[in-house]
Amino acid sequence: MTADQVDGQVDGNGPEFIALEGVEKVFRVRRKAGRLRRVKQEVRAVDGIGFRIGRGEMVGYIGPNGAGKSTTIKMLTGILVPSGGRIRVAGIDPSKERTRLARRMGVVFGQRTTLWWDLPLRDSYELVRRMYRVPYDTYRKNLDRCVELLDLGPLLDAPVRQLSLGQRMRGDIAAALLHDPEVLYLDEPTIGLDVISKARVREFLREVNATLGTTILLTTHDLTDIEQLCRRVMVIDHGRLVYDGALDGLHGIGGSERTLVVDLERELPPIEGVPGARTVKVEGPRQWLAFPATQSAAPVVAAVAERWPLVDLSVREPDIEDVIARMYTRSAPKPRTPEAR
Ligand SMILES: Nc1ncnc2c1ncn2[C@@H]1O[C@H](COP(=O)(O)OP(=O)(O)OP(=O)(O)O)[C@@H](O)[C@H]1O
Repeated sequence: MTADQVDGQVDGNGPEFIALEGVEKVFRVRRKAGRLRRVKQEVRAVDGIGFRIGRGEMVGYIGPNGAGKSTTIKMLTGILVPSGGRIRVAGIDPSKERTRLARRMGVVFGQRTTLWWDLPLRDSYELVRRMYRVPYDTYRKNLDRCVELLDLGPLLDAPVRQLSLGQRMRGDIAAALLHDPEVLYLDEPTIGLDVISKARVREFLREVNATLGTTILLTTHDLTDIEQLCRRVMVIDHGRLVYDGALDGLHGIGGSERTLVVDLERELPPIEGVPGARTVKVEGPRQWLAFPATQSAAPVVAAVAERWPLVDLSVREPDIEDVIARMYTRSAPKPRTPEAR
């Protein structure tokens, strides 16, 4: 896609809502070199990223610490200006028209609240309403929905500083949605939350995406968020996009394995000679055989059943955490900091 196409096609009315082309962000920092010397260095936080997100999509954006996720989100919201490349959100260049775009987007940073610390939640929302000039009916409708689905009723009169992390996060998500944004960016929305709060937040996001068609881009370190919410996942590592596709597709490129667990009639030596599979664990009569996730289990099962006294079997899918971990290790680190000048 050329730059002109990014400009021309992504006007926010068509199916394409977000478009990035060759986007870069280089930070210039001073680092200590010895006791007194300081040298200038470049940190290439985002290194030529391109993707498109359609209106109404919910996409996961994952990667190890320092990969460039937050920097990408900050560029999408206009907080940071890219060092190179092009970004269009609803046809708008975020860093040039941040205020115009602000009316169409909501942002939640899990590590930071946008609410007023000393004000009751209710007053914070009223301020948001005034800031965005949200018509009263729209505000009421959105607030009622959030209060109901996020169970905020008992919290509305409490000052934000008194809320637990989970309560505050639910409060923040509601604040980001009061002005009917078309796109919602969430940076670690479930970080530090307990299991119940996580489930509630996920259920709410699913509901907002499904019923309002809000486009959602979500960064997280909790892969259950992605498994439960996103059909599409983008993986960033060292500032580069290393995967963009279905969650299931990660198994193929991650070189992951499925496991055939077999119960034999009795304790036997490790199973050998099954094409495409290897025994990875033996515990009494139970044995575990690993085989590539991209292959069918049928020939492995048939080969075992033919030669060993099989009582029972099951197939375990690869653990997505393992797949991602393997992927991060495989993408070799590239030099990020050019020669000090
Ligand atoms: N303002 C800044 N000045 C200098 N370097 C920065 C700045 N912001 C980010 N970086 C660097 O850019 C790189 C990418 O950081 P970023 O916060 O985007 O990563 P991330 O994927 O969000 O990581 P995490 O999962 O830990 O939040 C890191 O090396 C980080 O130290």
